[in-house]
Amino acid sequence: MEAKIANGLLVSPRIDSEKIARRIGTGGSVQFSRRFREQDRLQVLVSAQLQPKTRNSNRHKTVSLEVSCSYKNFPASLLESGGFQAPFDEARILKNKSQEIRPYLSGRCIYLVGMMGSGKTTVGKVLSQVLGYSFFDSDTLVEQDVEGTSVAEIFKLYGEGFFRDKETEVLRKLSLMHQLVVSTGGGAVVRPINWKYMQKGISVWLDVPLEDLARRIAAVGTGSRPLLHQDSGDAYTKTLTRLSTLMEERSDAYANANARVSLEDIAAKLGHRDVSNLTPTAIAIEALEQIEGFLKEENGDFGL
Ligand SMILES: Nc1ncnc2c1ncn2[C@@H]1O[C@H](COP(=O)(O)OP(=O)(O)OP(=O)(O)O)[C@@H](O)[C@H]1O
Ligand SMILES: O=C(O)C1=C[C@@H](O)[C@@H](O)[C@H](O)C1
Repeated sequence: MEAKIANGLLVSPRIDSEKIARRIGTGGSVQFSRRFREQDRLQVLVSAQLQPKTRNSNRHKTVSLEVSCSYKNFPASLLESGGFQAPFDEARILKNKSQEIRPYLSGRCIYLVGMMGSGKTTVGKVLSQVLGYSFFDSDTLVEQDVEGTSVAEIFKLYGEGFFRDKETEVLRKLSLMHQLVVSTGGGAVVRPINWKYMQKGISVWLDVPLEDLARRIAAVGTGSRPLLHQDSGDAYTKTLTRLSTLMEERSDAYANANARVSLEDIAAKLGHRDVSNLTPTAIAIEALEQIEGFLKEENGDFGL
């Protein structure tokens, strides 16, 4: 039997129905619990209802099982939030962490870098909110600068070089400001001049497995992403191939960032089997932890 728990964690409690039968005879119910990973207080409760034997079921007794799961005393029903709502504990951890490190940021901007679809906008908004910073998306600022023309149209009408110049100009202007979280364009890392501007703040690389990026991007379509767009063929496979090529060209550039947030590392820490159920809040917490690590390295341990 496999029970699906909020956040995609899977447990497989093994149940010895014979033992249940011996204890409760031919009817009634029994409850028992297993504790997984004690420190996380993940609890699985299994209630078993034995059906009395019928003429047709003389070899097997029927056991109907109800499984309920809780995590840190929150029932699974609450945790299965749908969308991106953070479980209460995550929100509290995020708030505490942001309050801890905010004074040490000294108002410096946070630049999120990473491949298309890596969640820079989604996570950036969470970070800006909790830090009380303003949020900007550099692609949106370029679009506004070209009279509301979309990035895809800018590529088509004026070419990539024109877009890159605009992007650099946007980053230059942002570098004069404070208390911003900036979601940068996926290719902003390739121009060294852009790093000169981003180094005024703290840069954070959202490192997401390419398969997950391809899945996310294929789900919404490639229309708004000119470097990935294709008119035909399997969207997932084509996107993955293209992302792999771009990643080969860019991985060293992304690694220039002051801090790296690896979704695979977060999933491993939280005991998730893959990264697809990590909430933006969990990712934002890791971003703040990595920023904290960078600040400590930069200034020596500041007593946290
Ligand atoms: N943690 C997450 N888990 C699953 N899907 C996510 C997660 N974060 C973002 N997404 C989804 O991935 C897609 C891309 O997210 P988002 O726009 O935040 O990325 P981005 O890095 O800003 O992309 P781009 O640079 O292409 O604008 C969106 O559809 C978003 O809902
Ligand atoms: O990875 C890239 O090169 C790009 C990413 C997007 O954010 C946009 O900046 C544009 O589509 C180019």
